[in-house]
Amino acid sequence: MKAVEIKQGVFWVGAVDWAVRDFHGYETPRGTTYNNFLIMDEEITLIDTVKYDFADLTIKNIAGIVDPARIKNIIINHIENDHASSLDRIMALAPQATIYISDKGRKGIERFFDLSNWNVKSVKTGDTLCIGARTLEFLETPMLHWPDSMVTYSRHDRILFTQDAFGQHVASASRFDDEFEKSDSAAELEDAVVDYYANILMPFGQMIKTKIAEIQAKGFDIDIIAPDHGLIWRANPGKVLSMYMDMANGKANESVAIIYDTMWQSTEKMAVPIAEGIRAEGLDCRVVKLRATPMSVAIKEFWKSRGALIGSPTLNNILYPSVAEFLTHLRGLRPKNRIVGAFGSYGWGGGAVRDAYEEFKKMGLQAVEPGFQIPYRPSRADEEGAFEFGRNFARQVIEYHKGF
Ligand SMILES: Cc1cc2nc3c(=O)[nH]c(=O)nc-3n(C[C@H](O)[C@H](O)[C@H](O)COP(=O)(O)O)c2cc1C
Repeated sequence: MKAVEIKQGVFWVGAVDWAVRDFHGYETPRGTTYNNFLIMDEEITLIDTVKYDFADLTIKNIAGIVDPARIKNIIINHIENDHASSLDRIMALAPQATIYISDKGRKGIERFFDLSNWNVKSVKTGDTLCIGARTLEFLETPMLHWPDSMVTYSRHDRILFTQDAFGQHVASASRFDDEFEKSDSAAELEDAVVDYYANILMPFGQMIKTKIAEIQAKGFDIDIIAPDHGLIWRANPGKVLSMYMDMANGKANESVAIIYDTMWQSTEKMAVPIAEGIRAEGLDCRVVKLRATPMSVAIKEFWKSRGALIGSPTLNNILYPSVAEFLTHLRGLRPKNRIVGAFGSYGWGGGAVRDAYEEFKKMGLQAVEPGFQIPYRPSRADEEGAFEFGRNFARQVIEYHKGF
């Protein structure tokens, strides 16, 4: 897609990746974009680059506006491969440019590129760069979501360039939130924000709150939030800020996600009366079979609900592998403010439900015990037991939810 002026003199010069479906293991059913931005001021300034195989596209977009050799400054807000890996291609065209990057970012890109012939300047929170009419200000945001991460603010344009924060994996012909809400829907955009937050930012809620407070304390007036993926927030940047604050503060639906897998359908047959029991208490219930669902979608469904029930058969004394994988993935995301339980079918000694509770303990999640397990196929009586298990779990979710 061609460059788009997002505010006078500030251009989106990124690339749309329509085809990517597996983004470092994260399912991207709509693809994604790699956003980077060119500021046409006395000193022409590029903010971020794009994934290496899209370098030609961003160079073409830049060249449609100005000779890339005239780029004076390159700001790297985040060194992850999808934003910094075409830096060498840009530097080949603008070898005199100076790169502005956080100290940790500098140490990181040394692992990717030979910096000996490049001008590289480390910047920290509060540092500014005057590029003509504009003075850009840097704010480090370590662990949002890498140690090197920072954001750049242009007071002149009232634009906050936020690298991965507030982004979404959405490939679209639309560049802005309002355009996308028209061409697609507000609900789809919100879902993409939740999906991104759940899979990338879930561990960093506390830091998100601190950094949003810092942005407010600095008095950054914001007309536009320009992230490095997906739609640019120009109609309603406050919306994504408040969505982030809500999620960081533990907001979730008063509902339950049943996330399970099965070899011979016994655990699945348990899931149905459990879901009915949850419904009988008036809670919505989402049922997710792991091998039929991409991991990132299962994580998102977990995150959306206040409660989650994990179902697993026992295989060789332990959790079924897809369930173990899900729980390992979830543990890395350090979930909070969720209540959980486990169920499953076994043949002889069992072990899966026990292991699920071990995982819950490692994550520090509140768990409803005991779990519900039955040998082989559920009988009629077991189905009634499963229904009651679901009902009881829903009651506990309702109680727990009152704390939010
Ligand atoms: C290869 C294999 C290994 C199993 N290992 C165990 C085991 O170690 N302990 C146990 O209690 N059950 C074991 N089972 C039995 C299953 O847990 C049992 O068949 C259960 O009902 C399967 O639930 P599902 O229908 O939801 O897959 C094993 C089953 C298979 C196929």
